[in-house]
Amino acid sequence: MKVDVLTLFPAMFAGPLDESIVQRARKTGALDLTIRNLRDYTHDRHKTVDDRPFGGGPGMLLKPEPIFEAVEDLAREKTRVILLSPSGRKFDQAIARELAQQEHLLLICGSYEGFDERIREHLADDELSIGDYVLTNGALPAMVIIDAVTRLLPGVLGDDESSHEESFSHGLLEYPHYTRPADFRGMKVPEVLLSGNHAEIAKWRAEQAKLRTKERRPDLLD
Ligand SMILES: Nc1nonc1C(=O)NCc1ccc(Cl)cc1
Repeated sequence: MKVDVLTLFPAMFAGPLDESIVQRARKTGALDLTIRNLRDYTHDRHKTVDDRPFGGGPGMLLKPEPIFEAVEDLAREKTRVILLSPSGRKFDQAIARELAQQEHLLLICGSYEGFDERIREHLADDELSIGDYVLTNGALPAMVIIDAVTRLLPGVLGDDESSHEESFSHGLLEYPHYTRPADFRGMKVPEVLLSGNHAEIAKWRAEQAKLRTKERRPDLLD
């Protein structure tokens, strides 16, 4: 999968995507990621990317020209152009699976007070939010989406790593996990997990996942 990110803050991407699973996916070629500076698509001396809103109001908006020019330069026939902003549909594991099927994603990081509406109307295929809170810009949302999607690409996760995806994809929260020691300062591991009775263990885990989901995320049970 090819992913291009359009951002005003390329330096923010150094680090999280150069480690662990995403780094491995980039090395094997499963993920071809390029972080692109929106200012490279300006032509004035000040590299202007934002301007005041017509009709007044606080803050600045991302101008249409640099973004239209960047998308027209980078997009191909199968590119999915995605705006990142609090106004988007809520990103979740189902959407991560949907995006993992795409050949090319072009993520446009929102910032300031938002985008000129013509970007939404005439350029974007989708708009996603990672949650109902206001961040400084779209860099962290882009990294969250890249992380979640990359893990779903073929060959990226080893067999013993993908268990995490499966359990969450059942739409339930994880059951409790324990490892050695069996008794830590008197805090004991549930007996069933030491019993070797795999049917009982599976039953206990299913019950715990459902109980935990009911307590913390009843919405997932609807
Ligand atoms: N939450 C989020 N999910 O995706 N992106 C965000 C986010 O806060 N982006 C920064 C931002 C904040 C305000 C405006 Cl108007 C536009 C973009």
